[in-house]
Amino acid sequence: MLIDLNLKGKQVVVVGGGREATGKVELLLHQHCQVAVVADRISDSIHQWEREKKLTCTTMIVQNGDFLKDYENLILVMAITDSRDLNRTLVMAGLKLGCYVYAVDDPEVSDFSHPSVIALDANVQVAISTNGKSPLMARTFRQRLEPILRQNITRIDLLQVRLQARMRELAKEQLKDIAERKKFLQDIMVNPEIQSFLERGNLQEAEYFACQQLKKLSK
Ligand SMILES: C[C@@]1(CC(=O)O)C2=NC(=C\c3[nH]c(c(CCC(=O)O)c3CC(=O)O)Cc3[nH]c(c(CC(=O)O)c3CCC(=O)O)/C=C3\N/C(=C\2)[C@@H](CCC(=O)O)[C@]3(C)CC(=O)O)/[C@H]1CCC(=O)O
Ligand SMILES: NC(=O)c1ccc[n+]([C@@H]2O[C@H](COP(=O)([O-])OP(=O)(O)OC[C@H]3O[C@@H](n4cnc5c(N)ncnc54)[C@H](O)[C@@H]3O)[C@@H](O)[C@H]2O)c1
Repeated sequence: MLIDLNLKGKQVVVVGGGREATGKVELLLHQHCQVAVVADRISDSIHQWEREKKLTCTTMIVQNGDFLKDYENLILVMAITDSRDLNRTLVMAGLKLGCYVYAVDDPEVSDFSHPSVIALDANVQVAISTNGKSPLMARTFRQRLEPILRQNITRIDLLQVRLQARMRELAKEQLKDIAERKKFLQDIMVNPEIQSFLERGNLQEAEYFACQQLKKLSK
């Protein structure tokens, strides 16, 4: 099952600081969570993020998962070392603490896996999974699909998503009936004036126009 994890405000510990850990840490940085990296070798990129105060690093040789107890609000343990035994030990320790767990070399014991992701912008992502059968093919599909998606989901569509997000919040406050809210959002989506504001990249004007429409309905 593909799900979108909400890690906002939570603590995540990543054990490992190599190539695989660096890729996963980069994804975590977009999740508004606290990231702690623990490893005896830590990549330059991770050190750079530490200097930018985006995460914390601890350089040490990990023998077991005892140190995990020291983290408050810990929700996720990611075991991303090149030692299969250590990854397993960390997964067991994480489970004992009631955390979600992930081992880079063991989909069987992990609570989730990573699909191949096409991020069209900060809001819209397309994920491709082969259910663990072939990561290489997931990557190949991503490379094949990315140009097609970028052709079909335009800059205007992505602006429409941002407009919809804003208007949806306001509609939830101001229109009591769900059917009425849905109709309002659909009307905005196809409204020619709004389209033309978005074509010119003018999200502010589009929002102002949509607010006027909402005002008429909520009277
Ligand atoms: C999609 C992607 C996302 C990402 O990692 O962010 C991803 N793997 C990618 C690439 C890739 N990984 C590997 C190769 C070498 C060729 C090959 O093995 O096929 C390549 C290809 C390459 O590097 O080009 C090796 C590998 N992968 C796993 C193991 C462990 C194992 O299977 O036991 C081993 C070691 C196997 C061994 O020891 O031989 C396991 C997993 N890898 C997954 C995801 C999850 C399933 C997702 C799915 O199938 O849909 C899953 C189950 C768990 C997880 O990692 O979350 C990313 C492409 C990103 C992109 O470019 O778009
Ligand atoms: N899921 C995937 O898509 C995928 C893809 C490629 C490889 N892998 C697996 O991921 C593993 C890691 O790959 P990598 O390229 O990141 O390796 P790497 O050698 O670049 O990094 C290994 C990291 O583990 C740390 N480490 C190992 N033992 C430690 C210990 N006792 N205490 C603290 N830190 C320790 C090292 O300091 C280093 O930071 C591989 O062994 C392979 O099994 C998975």
